[in-house]
Amino acid sequence: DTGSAAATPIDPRFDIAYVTPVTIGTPPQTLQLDLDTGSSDLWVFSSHTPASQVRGQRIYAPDKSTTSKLLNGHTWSITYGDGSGSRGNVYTDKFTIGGVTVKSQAIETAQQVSSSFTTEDAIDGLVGLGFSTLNTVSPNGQLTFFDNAKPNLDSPVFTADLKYMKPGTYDFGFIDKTKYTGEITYVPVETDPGYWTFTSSGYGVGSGTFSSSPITGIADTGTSLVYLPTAIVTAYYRQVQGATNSRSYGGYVFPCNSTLPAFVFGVGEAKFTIPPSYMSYAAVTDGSPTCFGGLQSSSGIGVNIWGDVALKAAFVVFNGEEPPTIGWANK
Ligand SMILES: CCCC[C@H](NC(=O)[C@H](Cc1ccccc1)NC(=O)N1CCOCC1)C(=O)N[C@@H](CC1CCCCC1)C(O)(O)C(F)(F)C(=O)NC
Repeated sequence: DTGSAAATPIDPRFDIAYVTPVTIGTPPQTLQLDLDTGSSDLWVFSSHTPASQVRGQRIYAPDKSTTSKLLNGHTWSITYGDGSGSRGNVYTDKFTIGGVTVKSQAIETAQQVSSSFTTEDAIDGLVGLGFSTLNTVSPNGQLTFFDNAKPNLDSPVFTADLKYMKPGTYDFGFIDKTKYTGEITYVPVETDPGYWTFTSSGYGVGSGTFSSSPITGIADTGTSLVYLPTAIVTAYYRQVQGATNSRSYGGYVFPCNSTLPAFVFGVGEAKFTIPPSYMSYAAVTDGSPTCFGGLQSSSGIGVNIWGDVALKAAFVVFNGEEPPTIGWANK
């Protein structure tokens, strides 16, 4: 098997998240889900989600699918880094992304979602693409779509080609040579506790010297920004006129008309440049002259996160062979 599906930004003003069309059940029900390498639960708004918590999202109705089966006595509950969360019951059903089908995928139906999910009408749920050890289904943990699909994929990989303010693609089972330039640099992945954790070889601010120092963090398609150690973040914003670490806005902000340096990060011997346009994430509120940075401090999180701001500067291969590795290429 191989497959390919669009990853479309949910907001035309800034890349807060990307959604991908999937089909569930028989006849197929189409939902727009956020493929998230930072978690391992596949959950959806459903006919079991209270109407008061659904605001425009598409829902999965297992009772309308002839191939759905309740996974008796199984429940799930998840809380994300931004404080959002959801919980509910579990079915199995036919699940397809970009032409790759898993005949019996655990579909976690929401009985409760937090307010930020209710207000985000463009996201109908998540497809966790982290390692299955992170799955929250109890009493028996379930496998991710990738783990279920892997044995039937031509190659046990998926790739992310996210783009700045336009649709990119997720490919399953193959590496599309037209999507990158030069060589792919592969580095080891630490699978404990279940994220795609790898170690970057260092960073540079603009045309400044490159600092070769290991930065261990997770490659996370479900996180909008890049979160790195405070020392790196202060070194970056020291080069930005009028930048301050705002308590009220919860991070580094600067005048939107400031000149921003690029941010360079290393993977092995390779270098990746996040352009200034990605580093100015968004105005703090529509029309404000104050902009929020695409690079923020990880000190409050406990893990460094290479989110979409970094991922869209590269072509990334999530290699599910044993042992797993992650590959980065310029594009
Ligand atoms: C600060 C540390 C990480 C925060 C990260 N969230 C984010 O990055 C959210 C994503 C979002 C998308 C759409 C609407 C609303 C929020 N964005 C966000 O906090 N911001 C605030 C800063 O400006 C940029 C947008 C996160 O929890 N990512 C989850 C997956 C998201 C959960 C919320 C819905 C969208 C997916 C994750 O799975 O990637 C995780 F690894 F971080 C995680 O929590 N794993 C358990």
